[in-house]
Amino acid sequence: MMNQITIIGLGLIGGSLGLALSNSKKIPQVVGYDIGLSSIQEAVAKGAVHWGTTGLKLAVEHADAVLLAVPVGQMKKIVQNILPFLKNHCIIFDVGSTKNDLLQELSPMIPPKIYLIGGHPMAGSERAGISGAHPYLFENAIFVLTPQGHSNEQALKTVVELVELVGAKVKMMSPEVHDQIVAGVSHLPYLVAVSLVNTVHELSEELVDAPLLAAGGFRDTTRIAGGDPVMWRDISLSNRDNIIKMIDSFEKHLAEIKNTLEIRDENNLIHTFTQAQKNREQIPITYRGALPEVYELLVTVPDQPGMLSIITGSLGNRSVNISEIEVLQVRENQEGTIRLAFQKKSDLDCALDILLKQGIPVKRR
Ligand SMILES: NC(=O)c1ccc[n+]([C@@H]2O[C@H](COP(=O)([O-])OP(=O)(O)OC[C@H]3O[C@@H](n4cnc5c(N)ncnc54)[C@H](O)[C@@H]3O)[C@@H](O)[C@H]2O)c1
Ligand SMILES: O=C(O)C(=O)C[C@]1(C(=O)O)C=C[C@@H](O)C=C1
Repeated sequence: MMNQITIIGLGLIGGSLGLALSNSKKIPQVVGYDIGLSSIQEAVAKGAVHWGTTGLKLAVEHADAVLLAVPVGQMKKIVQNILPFLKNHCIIFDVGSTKNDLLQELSPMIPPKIYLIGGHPMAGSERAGISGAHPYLFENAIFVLTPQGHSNEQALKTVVELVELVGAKVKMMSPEVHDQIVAGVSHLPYLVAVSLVNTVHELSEELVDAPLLAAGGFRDTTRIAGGDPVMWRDISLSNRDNIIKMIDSFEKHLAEIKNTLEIRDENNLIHTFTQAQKNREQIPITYRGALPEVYELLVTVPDQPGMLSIITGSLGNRSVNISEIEVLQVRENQEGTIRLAFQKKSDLDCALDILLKQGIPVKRR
C-alpha cells in the first residue's frame, strides 16, 4: 500500500491511528513526531509508531503520507514547516475537527505534486494525550473525508484504504456541509456541557450538596466538558459562524420551554418532550458515532480492588466477547455499577448466566 506514514501529533487521535495502523502490519514504517518528547516515548513504548523523532525533516522526508493530528490552530504552521521536506506525490491528510476554514487556509500553500485531503473521524473522547489512545477507537466510526482541489484519484483511493484499515467507514462530503453538521452534533453539545457544568458549579456555591445529588443524567450530559480546552478553543474559533447559528437555535428551544413553564402549559410540555423522545429514537443506530446497537447489562459491584478483573476474567474464560465496559460509579468507596455491552445477544445471555451463578447482582439494561 505505502511504505511510510508519518503521524504528526501523537495524542489521543494520532496515537490511536498509530496503534490501529501499526497493528494492521500493512504499513512497514509508522513514524511519529510530536513537540512533547514524552508523547513520542510513550507512543513507541505502546507500539503506536515504529520509531519517533523530534526532528521534523527526519520525520517526513521519506513519508508517502503525513497524517496531521494536532489541534486545528497548529495545522497551518506545521504544513508550512514540512512542505520543504516532502517528496513528490506525498499525501497530507489532516484529522482536524473542522474543515472549511482549515482547508481554505492550507490549500493555497500546497504545491503541485503534493496532495491534501481533509478528514475527520467521528470518534474520540474527552481524554487528551497518548495515554487515552486505543487501537479500536475508530472501529465502525464514521470518518468524514472532504477531498477538494489538491487531491487526485490515486491519493483519495489511498486515504480511503487507510481509513478502512483503522476500521472506520468513509463518508464523503463538502467541508462546508461537514462544518454545518458538526456545529450541531459535536460543537454545540460541548458548549452546552460546559454551560451546564458551570451553571451547577454556581448552584453549588449556594447549595453545597448539589454535587452529591448529581448522578447519571448530569454525568451523561457533561462527560464531554472534560475535553482539552486548547483543542476546543481552536475548534470553536474555526467554526465560529456555524456555532453561533446553532447557539441561536438552541436558545430558541430553551426559551420555548421556559415560556411553556411560565404559563404552565402542560400539553405543550408533553408535546415538546414526546417530540424529543421520538427524534432521539430516529438517530441511526448502525454506526458507533451515533448510538451503537448493543446488548447491555448493569452489574452492581462493591468498590473493591480486583472486582473488574474477576468479572471480565470469568466472562473471558467462557469466550464471552465484551464490546464495551463503563464504570458508572458515582462516588468513591461505595457500591458501584458497571455497564457491560455486547454485540451479540448470545454473549449477553451467557454473561448473565455466568454472573448470576457467581452471586453477582446483574440485570439487563
Ligand atoms: N479528541 C477527539 O475526540 C477528537 C476527535 C476527532 C478529531 N479530533 C481532532 O484531532 C486533532 C488531535 O486531537 P487529540 O484529541 O488527539 O489531541 P491531543 O491533545 O490528545 O493530542 C495532540 C498532540 O499534538 C501535539 N502537538 C501540539 N502542537 C504540536 C505541534 N505544533 N507540533 C507537533 N505536535 C504538536 C501534542 O503534544 C499532543 O501530543 C485535533 O485537531 C482535534 O480537533 C479530536
Ligand atoms: O467524546 C466522544 O465520544 C467523541 O466522539 C468526541 C467528539 C464528538 O463530539 O463526538 C468530539 C470532537 C471530535 O471532533 C469528534 C468527536
